[in-house]
Amino acid sequence: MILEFYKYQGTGNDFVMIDNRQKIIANYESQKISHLCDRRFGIGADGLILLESHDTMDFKMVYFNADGNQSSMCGNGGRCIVAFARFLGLIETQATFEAIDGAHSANIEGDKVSLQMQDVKGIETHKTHTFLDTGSPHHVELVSDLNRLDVKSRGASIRYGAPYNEAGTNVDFVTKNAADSFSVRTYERGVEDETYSCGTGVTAVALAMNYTGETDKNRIKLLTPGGALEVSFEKTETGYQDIWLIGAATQVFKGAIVW
Ligand SMILES: N[C@H](CCC[C@H](N)C(=O)O)C(=O)O
Repeated sequence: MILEFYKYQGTGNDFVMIDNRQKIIANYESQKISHLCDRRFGIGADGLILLESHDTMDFKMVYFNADGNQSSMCGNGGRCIVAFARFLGLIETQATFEAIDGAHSANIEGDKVSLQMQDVKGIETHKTHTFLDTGSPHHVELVSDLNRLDVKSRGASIRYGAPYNEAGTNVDFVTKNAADSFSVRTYERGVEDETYSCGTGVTAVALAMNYTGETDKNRIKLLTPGGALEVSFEKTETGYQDIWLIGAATQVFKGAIVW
């Protein structure tokens, strides 16, 4: 069967995007999905996203990491699927959709998408790092030599090491530029490599920097190898709410491939 797909990227985090409202992809075969994400034998992407119908919301998002397995929430993928939904004429400037971590609201103007993330509680502070879940788990660590860091090897040893082990975590390395600006490089679980940016990752960094007192701002710019993102939030007694991930999401090309 020939499968029509679109390629999207959100600050360099790239995805194969498929309109699956007719259930063309009926069962989610992880080996075939990881093949589509392979950068040599397939289309190449950090993940694959299916847009499916939903009874009460504009659509449903089903996300797979490049390893072909369904995973936790993808923030950049959430921004890209909103741009895709507008391209398909499903929405105009506002959207509500269901993802693996629940319902999300979003706004889109031009190529800029603002995605509301789930509230965050249960932030763990440790001597060397902060651990929190922003829809996906993140180990956030301040470093001094961000540009020279071997993110793949340092990230993998944290991701596979105790206490995360096989289930793992994403790993975000951070340096502070100013009270409202941090640079971030991320090792992504399920891609098992550095990605150019990670939406739940920069969200985790913004909240962790506020929670540990590195900043008292509640609107923060995050600079990643794939471009700049913004995160805004409101601190509560027990964590954070009204969390928004803001940045560009772009359609790169359309294609067709044997499925
Ligand atoms: N790799 C993540 C999911 C995708 C997160 C990332 N692409 C984002 O933009 O949030 C995980 O398995 O926890």
